[in-house]
Amino acid sequence: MSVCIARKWKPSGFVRYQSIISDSVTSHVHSHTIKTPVGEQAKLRAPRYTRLSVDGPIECSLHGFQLLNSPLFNKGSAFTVEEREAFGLTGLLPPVVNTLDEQVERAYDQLHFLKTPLAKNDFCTSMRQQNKVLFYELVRRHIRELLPIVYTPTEGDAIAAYSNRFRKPEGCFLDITDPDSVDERLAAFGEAKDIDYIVVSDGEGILGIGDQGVGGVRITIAKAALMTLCAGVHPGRVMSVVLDVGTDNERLLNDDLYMGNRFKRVRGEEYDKFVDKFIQTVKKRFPSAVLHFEDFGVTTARPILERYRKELPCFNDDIQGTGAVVMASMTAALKVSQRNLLDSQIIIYGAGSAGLGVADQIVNHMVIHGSTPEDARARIHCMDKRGLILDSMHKTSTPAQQKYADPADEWEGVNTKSLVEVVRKIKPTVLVGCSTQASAFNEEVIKEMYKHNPRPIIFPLSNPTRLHECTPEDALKWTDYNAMVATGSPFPPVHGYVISENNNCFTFPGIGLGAVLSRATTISDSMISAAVDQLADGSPAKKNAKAGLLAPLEVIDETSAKVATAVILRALEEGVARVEDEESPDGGKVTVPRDFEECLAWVKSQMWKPVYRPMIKVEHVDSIHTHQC
Ligand SMILES: NC(=O)C1=CN([C@@H]2O[C@H](COP(=O)(O)OP(=O)(O)OC[C@H]3O[C@@H](n4cnc5c(N)ncnc54)[C@H](O)[C@@H]3O)[C@@H](O)[C@H]2O)C=CC1
Ligand SMILES: CC(=O)C(=O)O
Ligand SMILES: [Mg+2]
Repeated sequence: MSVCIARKWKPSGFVRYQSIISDSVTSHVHSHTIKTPVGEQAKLRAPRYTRLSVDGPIECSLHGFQLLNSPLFNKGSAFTVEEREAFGLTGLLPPVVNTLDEQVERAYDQLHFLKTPLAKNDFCTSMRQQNKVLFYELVRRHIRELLPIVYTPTEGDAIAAYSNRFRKPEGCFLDITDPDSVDERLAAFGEAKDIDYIVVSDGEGILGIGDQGVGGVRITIAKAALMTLCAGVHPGRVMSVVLDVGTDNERLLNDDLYMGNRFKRVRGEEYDKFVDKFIQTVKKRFPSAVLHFEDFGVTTARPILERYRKELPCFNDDIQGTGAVVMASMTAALKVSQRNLLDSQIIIYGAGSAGLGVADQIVNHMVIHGSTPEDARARIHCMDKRGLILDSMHKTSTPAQQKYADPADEWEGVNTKSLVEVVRKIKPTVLVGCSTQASAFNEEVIKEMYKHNPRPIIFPLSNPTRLHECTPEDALKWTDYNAMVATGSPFPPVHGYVISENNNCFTFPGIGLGAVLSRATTISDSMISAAVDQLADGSPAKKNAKAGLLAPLEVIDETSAKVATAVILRALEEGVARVEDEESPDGGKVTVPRDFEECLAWVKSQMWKPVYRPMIKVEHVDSIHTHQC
């Protein structure tokens, strides 16, 4: 690839390249066009469909310190000699020009001097704020070690300490006391063409550690970062938003340094109106963006999803993302144990957002495989802090819980508050924990389950690690190593058994990327089911029962690309994809390949990669991102 710099620039020698969907997508982040030598025209013009990212040079109008302080464009010591001259950097950098490899090696060495996970999290955060390419390449190369640092469990600790450790703001802060400013606040992040994906949280149900108020902004930043890391969505085209509606967390309310609204959570009509204001503004300002709901509270997560899922392409990660990953690993485990999904008996321990999302996904899947919804629901038994959900509890259960209520008259004389008693009666084949109750799956419970099932499927999903319902080691030990276990946070292998991380990071990036690339009008249940089948199909357990139920983290970008492909193909089949309807500026139409492998290649060609691209100096670029960085 030739490097083009300002001094050699000849306007007549360059062509304009535009995408068909948004005139900003081809230009990476910052301008309408990429100018490239005529000889490279063919390369940049093909393929002619929506692209989130392309190869080739990047235009940039930033100079000197401004450029070094812009994380999307900064290369630090990797700026070439020509770029240093063109961008006024010569005196601002030591003379040696490093490669990205050298920078990654240096950063990784520095990371090793840091003693605690939180200190490493700070280091990574700071790197993301300085140099996105270096951050994503560092984490990509060391993903098994660094994902727990930049995501759960360490990110949970960073969120809990948000106001005390605050250094630099990131994300968009929307304030319930000032609803009229929602558009103005979102406007700082660009216009219609600039944003593909938005993660939003109100901070009430963060990563198993509950209400974290305004600190919840960090989960939206972490999930948005995973969209780039795992699914190649351009880091300049994702957005993180927190809805600051107050907090019920007394520790925060009493902390002088707390940075959010210092009042109890606003609920009811005023809250609903504020959420609606946000959604309607997003629809107008970023009409092609996909919206990802994260870590809302148990009483709001589902109603918000149900209210808006027909209005715009959106999904709730805790409900649907978790449901999908659990269904995929359950499918893989059922294959290993040669059991039929429709014969399963399932206990969901913790019937909140995640637990009921898992239950709904299992029902969807059972129905697709020939069950009636009633039969499917009768195979799922949900417990919450009141014990087993019974139909006699209809006044105190949510409608979503009531769908799974067991008949009270069948449970007379049984202590339905006791998990072991419930296990004794149900004889479950699958036990899922989303309760935040550490050690709830104790020896008595697991051994009771094992008595009735030679290959029990046990998924302790609660985060962070200290809240897991059991450790994989115990579950395996108590079942003579016959249990099939996958967990919510990372665990090392146990006696050669790989423990897959049953985390929604295996599904939401692919679902999100698929929805973005297909320009879906909605994210249907069937698109989520397509994601489940694809993820299950990639399970290493199909060949080796010890190898883990999900594909390894090291290939999560490949996994997400395949999940996205399945989602896109299903969206096209269902007629909810807009990608083929839109015209390019030159009047052409996009045709997405219907063959899986060809579609996969199309998806991969659009995924952003952490590599340095040559930079071209221009006088002016027409984009908000230049200022945002
Ligand atoms: N592995 C993954 O991908 C995911 C894991 N999670 C984890 O799942 C857990 C729950 O998350 P959400 O569903 O969002 O929270 P939530 O607050 O919506 O639900 C928690 C549920 O646990 C129940 N519960 C509390 N104490 C209980 C007890 N003693 N016995 C039985 N049930 C009890 C509550 O009644 C509630 O129904 C968290 O630890 C979260 O980090 C959540 C989403 C994804
Ligand atoms: C993983 C995740 O989304 C959660 O624990 O809330
Ligand atoms: Mg979550």
